[in-house]
Amino acid sequence: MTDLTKLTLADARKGLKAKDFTSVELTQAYLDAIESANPSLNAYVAVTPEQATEMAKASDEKLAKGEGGALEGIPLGIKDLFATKGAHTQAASHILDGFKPEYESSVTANLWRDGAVMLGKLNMDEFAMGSSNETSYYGPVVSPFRAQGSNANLVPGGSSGGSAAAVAAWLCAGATATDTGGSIRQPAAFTGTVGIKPTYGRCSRWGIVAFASSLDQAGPIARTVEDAAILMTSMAGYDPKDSTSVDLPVPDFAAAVERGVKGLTIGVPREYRMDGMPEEIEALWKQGLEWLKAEGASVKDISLPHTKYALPAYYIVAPAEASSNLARYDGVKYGLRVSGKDITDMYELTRAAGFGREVKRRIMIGTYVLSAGYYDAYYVRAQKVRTLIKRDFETAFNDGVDAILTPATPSAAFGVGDEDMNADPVKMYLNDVFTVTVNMAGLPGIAVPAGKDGKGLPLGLQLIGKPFDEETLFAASRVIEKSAGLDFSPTRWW
Ligand SMILES: NC(=O)C[C@H](N)C(=O)O
Repeated sequence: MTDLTKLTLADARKGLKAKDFTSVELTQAYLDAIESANPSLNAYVAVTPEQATEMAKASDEKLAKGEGGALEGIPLGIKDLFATKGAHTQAASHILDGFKPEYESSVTANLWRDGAVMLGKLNMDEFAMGSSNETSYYGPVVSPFRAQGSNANLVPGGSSGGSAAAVAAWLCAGATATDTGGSIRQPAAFTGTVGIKPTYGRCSRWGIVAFASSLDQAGPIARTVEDAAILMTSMAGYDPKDSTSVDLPVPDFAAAVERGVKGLTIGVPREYRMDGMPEEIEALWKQGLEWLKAEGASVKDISLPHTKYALPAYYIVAPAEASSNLARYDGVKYGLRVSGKDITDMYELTRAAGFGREVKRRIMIGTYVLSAGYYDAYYVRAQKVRTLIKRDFETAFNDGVDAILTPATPSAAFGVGDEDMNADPVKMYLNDVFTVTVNMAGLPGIAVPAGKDGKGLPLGLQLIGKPFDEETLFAASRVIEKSAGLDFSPTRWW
C-alpha cells in the first residue's frame, strides 16, 4: 500500500470515501510516523493514541454507511494553545503543568463536529511568544529541512513551529495554528507549507489560551492551498461565546481555490522593499508577480506609508495585552504552584518558576507601557499608529487593489540556537516585519511556498486580502503554488 501519510488531506478524504483504506489505518500510519520521527523533531508535546483510535473507529462507522462530515476520519495535530477537553493543554509553558481543561475550544469543537481525528498536541513557543519555537518549555522543534551540504538543525519558525514541522514531516494531514504577529505565516514559509491567518473575527478565539486578544486569530497550516481551504471552512464560523467573532456566513473556501486571478489587481507596497533584503527574497517577490500577471492579474505599485511603525507598535500592543492576559496564572486556579511563606510569596515563586525568559520579558514590557505616566506615551500612541496602519490598507483597497503581494519573511529558516537571533530579541522580532501589519489591521494573510533559497530551503510569499475576502487569497496563492511547482522532498533530512 502507498504511504498513507504522504497523501494530501484532499486525497486522503477521497480515499476514505472510496473505502480504499479506513480512518483507523490512516490514523495508525500517522501514529507510527510520529513514533519514529518525533524523538528527532519534537513537534508533538503530547500524543493521544487511544483517543485517536477511538475517534477513527467512530469515523469508520459513519464512512461505512456513507455518512460523515467534511473531515470525517482525517487525522490532525492541534497546537498546544487550543483547549482540548481532558487532554494536555499547556501553551508549551511550565506554569500550566498538568492542566487538562474541562472544555473544548470552539475551533477544535468545529473540527470534531466535521469528523476530524485528534493525533495529539503540537509544540509551540511558550504562550505563542517567539519566532523560532525555541521558547517552548518542551525544548525547540527541529525543522524537517536542512540546508544542502549541512548537518546543522534549523528552526521551523514560530510560534506555530510544531504545527508547521508536523505538517511538513507528514506527521499529520493538517494542523491548527494561531497567529498574533506572524505565527502561522512565518513557520509556514520556513517549512514549505501553506498557512493562513484569516480576518480577525473569522475564527472563534473561545478556548484558545489568550496572548494578545485584539490580535490573536486561529488558522490552519496545511500541505497545499486546497487543504488549507478545506480546513478553514471547518474551523471558521460565528460563535456567540467570543464577543469579537463575526456573524457572517462561512463560504466553501475550497470552491474558490481554482478561481484564478484573471482581472484582479495585485498591489505591491514599496515600503516592503527593505534595506538589506536578500536578493533571493527580492527575486522571489518579482517572480511571484510575474506568475500572477501570466494568469491575467495586473500589478500596481502602492504605498503603505506607516509600515515602518508596525513592528515597534506591535511590540507595545502585544506585550501590553499579554501582561494583562497572563495575570491569571497565579498558582491558584490552574497549573504549577510553588508554595511560599504567604500568598504573595506563593504568587512570586510560582510566576518566577513557571514562566520562561521571553514570557517574562513581554510581561515586563507590557506592564511598563501600561503603567501610569507611560500609558499615553507608549500604549495610546501605539493604538493610534495601529489606526494609521489600518487606514493605509483601506486606501489601497479603495483604490482598486484586490490583494497585496509581499515576501512572507525576510530570510529562510535559521539555525537552532542561532547566536545573533538569541542574543538580541529585536533581531528575533524582525522575523515578523512583513506579517505584523496584517494583524494590526485585522486583515487576512496567507503564506504560500514559492521558491527555495541557494541552499534548497523553502521560501514563501505572502498575500494580504480585504477583510473577509479569504477566497481571493486562496485563489491567488493557488496560482503561485501551481506556477512554482515545488517539491521539497529531497531536502528533508531525517
Ligand atoms: N505569536 C506570534 O504571532 C509570533 C510573534 N513572533 C510574537 O512573538 O509575538
